[in-house]
Amino acid sequence: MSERIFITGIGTGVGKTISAACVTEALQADYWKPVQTGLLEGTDTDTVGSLLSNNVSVCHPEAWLLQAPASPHLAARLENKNIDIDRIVALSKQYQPRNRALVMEGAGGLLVPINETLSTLDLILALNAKVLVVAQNYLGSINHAMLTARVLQHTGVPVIGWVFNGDYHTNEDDIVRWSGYPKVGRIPQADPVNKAFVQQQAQLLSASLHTLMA
Ligand SMILES: Nc1ncnc2c1ncn2[C@@H]1O[C@H](COP(=O)(O)OP(=O)(O)OP(=O)(O)O)[C@@H](O)[C@H]1O
Ligand SMILES: C[C@H](N)[C@H](N)CCCCCC(=O)O
Ligand SMILES: [Mg+2]
Repeated sequence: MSERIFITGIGTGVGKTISAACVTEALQADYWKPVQTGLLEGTDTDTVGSLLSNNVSVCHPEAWLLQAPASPHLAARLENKNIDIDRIVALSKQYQPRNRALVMEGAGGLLVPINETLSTLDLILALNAKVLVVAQNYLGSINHAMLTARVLQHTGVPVIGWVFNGDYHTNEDDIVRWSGYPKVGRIPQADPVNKAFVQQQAQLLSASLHTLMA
């Protein structure tokens, strides 16, 4: 399946990268982080690449690598650069495998500005991608998840479902019920996060991913 999947989250630091690694491994997809901000602690692309075991997936190079650990629009402004959505869309077509999925990861959450006028949501629409939303489990995640869900519903973006991150929390059930989006699965707290963990989670996610993307 040459699906285009965009992984967003209910915020930053919620587990998009670890989820992207598990989904990429489950689908033997390619991975791409079009815009990486903050380089001091390494990149999401390097993290995903270090967590994959299959010999099919390709991690494509970022279109923008920006120094500041900030929103893409701000990190680009600080370097006098402009992030061009048309270039991202063109590259996505170049990177899209013919018979496998392309998993793309955003920076932060759904309404993070990509440049001075367009948001991550505008990028998702331009990419014509289906969305997976990562929701970390914490007190307060219902509100953050529902804000994201309402915007996605309002704009009609096709949503595959939720990937919950962390040990089980009843918020998962409320978020599924109130949003109407299905649960793809949950990635438990890992110690450590390594290839074996990602392989195990990929196997657990695989069936529901294939069912919900059919
Ligand atoms: N289930 C988990 N088990 C253990 N560590 C986790 C888990 N989920 C996330 N982490 C850790 O929490 C930190 C943030 O997770 P991650 O980088 O996946 O967030 P993110 O949503 O991709 O952030 P960004 O918006 O910067 O891309 C990382 O150090 C990651 O290893
Ligand atoms: C620096 C780190 N890589 C994050 N992906 C950047 C997240 C930007 C969030 C912007 C915001 O919502 O305030
Ligand atoms: Mg990330």
